[in-house]
Amino acid sequence: MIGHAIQILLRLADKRRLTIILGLSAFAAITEGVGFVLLVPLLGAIVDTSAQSAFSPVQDGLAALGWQPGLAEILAIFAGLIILRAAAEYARTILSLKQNIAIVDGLRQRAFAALLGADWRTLSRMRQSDNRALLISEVDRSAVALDQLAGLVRLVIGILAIGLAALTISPIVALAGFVAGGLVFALYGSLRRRARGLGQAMGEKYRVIYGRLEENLDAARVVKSFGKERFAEEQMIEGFQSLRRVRLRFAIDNARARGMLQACAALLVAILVWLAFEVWSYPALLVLPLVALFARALPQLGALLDAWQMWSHTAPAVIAADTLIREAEGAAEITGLVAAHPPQFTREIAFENVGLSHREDAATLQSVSLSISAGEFVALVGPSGAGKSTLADIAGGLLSPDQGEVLIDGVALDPALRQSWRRRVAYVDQQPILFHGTIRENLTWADAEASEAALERALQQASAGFVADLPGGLDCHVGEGGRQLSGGERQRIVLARALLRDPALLILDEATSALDSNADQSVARAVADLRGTLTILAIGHRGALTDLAPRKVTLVNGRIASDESVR
Ligand SMILES: Nc1ncnc2c1ncn2[C@@H]1O[C@H](COP(=O)(O)OP(=O)(O)OP(=O)(O)O)[C@@H](O)[C@H]1O
Repeated sequence: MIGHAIQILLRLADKRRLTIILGLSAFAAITEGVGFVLLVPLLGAIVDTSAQSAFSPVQDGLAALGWQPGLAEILAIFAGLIILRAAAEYARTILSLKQNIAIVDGLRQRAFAALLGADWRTLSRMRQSDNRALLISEVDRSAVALDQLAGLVRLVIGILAIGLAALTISPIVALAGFVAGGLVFALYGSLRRRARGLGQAMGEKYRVIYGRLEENLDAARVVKSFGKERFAEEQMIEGFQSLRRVRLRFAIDNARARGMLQACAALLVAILVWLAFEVWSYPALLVLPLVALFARALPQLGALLDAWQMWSHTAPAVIAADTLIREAEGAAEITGLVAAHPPQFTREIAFENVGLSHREDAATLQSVSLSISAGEFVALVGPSGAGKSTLADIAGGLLSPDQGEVLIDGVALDPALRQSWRRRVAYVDQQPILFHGTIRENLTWADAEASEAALERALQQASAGFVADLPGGLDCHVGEGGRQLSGGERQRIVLARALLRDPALLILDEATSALDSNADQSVARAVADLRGTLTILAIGHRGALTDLAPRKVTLVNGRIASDESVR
């Protein structure tokens, strides 16, 4: 799983930038290692213990080169190394940050695009609060995972450079240090596995919390009117508590690991110093740089274990985000060329033996054959669950039938045509969805180029004259989701927005069922007045809208039960 997460991140990374980052990390680590190695000649230059230098390959190497640096030379090299290291660290930090931002933004954008690009059947089955949790918290956790992975690589390079420096000073002590470090790392295996499991659990907890948060906030009116505030609160508390338990368990594991490492480290340094002085009779000239190296390496090892644990904990988020993207991209509807021009629809839209099943065990629509002429106003009625909305989704090009076909002016609505056909269809459903902003912004969302006259005309066609009396008129803010307007007002603005697209087919799916009879009548009259200018398919059980339609098609159990012209 960890390898899979690394593959995903590598796929998203800019390879050139990544190579430069790794090069800079290696350069910074090497300069640090060289600095430590230089401690030996530095101490030699300070205390002049050349007689003891035979122990160290550093002194041997310098002697072989015939270079005996003085104190000033060594200090100048030290200062130069520190400056170079600082410059490399600076460049690496900036580049890493840019890389991280690009990967995380890319992940979020790709997930968002993949979701919106997925076919309607897949998208409508997904739980959108899960998708939101993934897009927000899991992608944020992926950013943490990426930071940890970058830190891991940097720390490994740093520790290797320190190890190399130790090898140069004293191979035997360095090897002993490597073996001890490897043992500590192996001891952490079970903690890392646990961290991974907790990371997965955390993603699931976040999804539950997001789901409950959204459901309860969206349904705030129902929650309050049912007096279920306390129940909702308890649900949330329970969700947060279970998330807290996971986080706490991870923090406890982390603290335990850190404590264990400190104890192991103290023991290790004590044993190595004792061995160096007492068993191998090393001079202080070598032991002091080695102690300095260990003092530097141990916190690095601690940070490495921390980063590894944190990476194991957050890597599942990378996989979860990638899985969502793959699932959505796998259901992408752009499989071939999208037709540049939508069908004209000057004669008729015909359904020929159309069948569709949402579930394997039951057919939603069966052998539906129906023809609607351009300019007709048809009501599609029938009991709940009869398949009316499904048929409307097929007519609007959102769903493709499992059997049969849809023809527009005799041309089959294939995948290439379906998407361009959608540009000629406008939907208005039971939930009038308005965006946070002004009425003008909501209308021009449908057509950014719409002139003032076009906006006025659409409002008038939708019987939305009330807009002129609102403070600011078209520039009146509608509030979140249009809450500052009544249901009927919202619905008329949504209708105006739909008309602004100049659709060939207007689908009204229970568009007035949430309105009182006055608002219902007013919207229905506005729609009836549109007769002849476009084709209207109005779905409903009852109400003025379906009553005004001159033709009524009744759907029962996914089949057409009757098709009658009323007048
Ligand atoms: N995305 C979906 N996944 C699974 N089943 C679905 C989906 N959409 C609809 N269905 C099922 O298909 C059947 C027909 O649903 P549809 O919404 O088309 O009926 P309807 O006639 O519009 O109902 P209503 O009048 O209650 O809105 C129902 O049994 C419904 O549960």
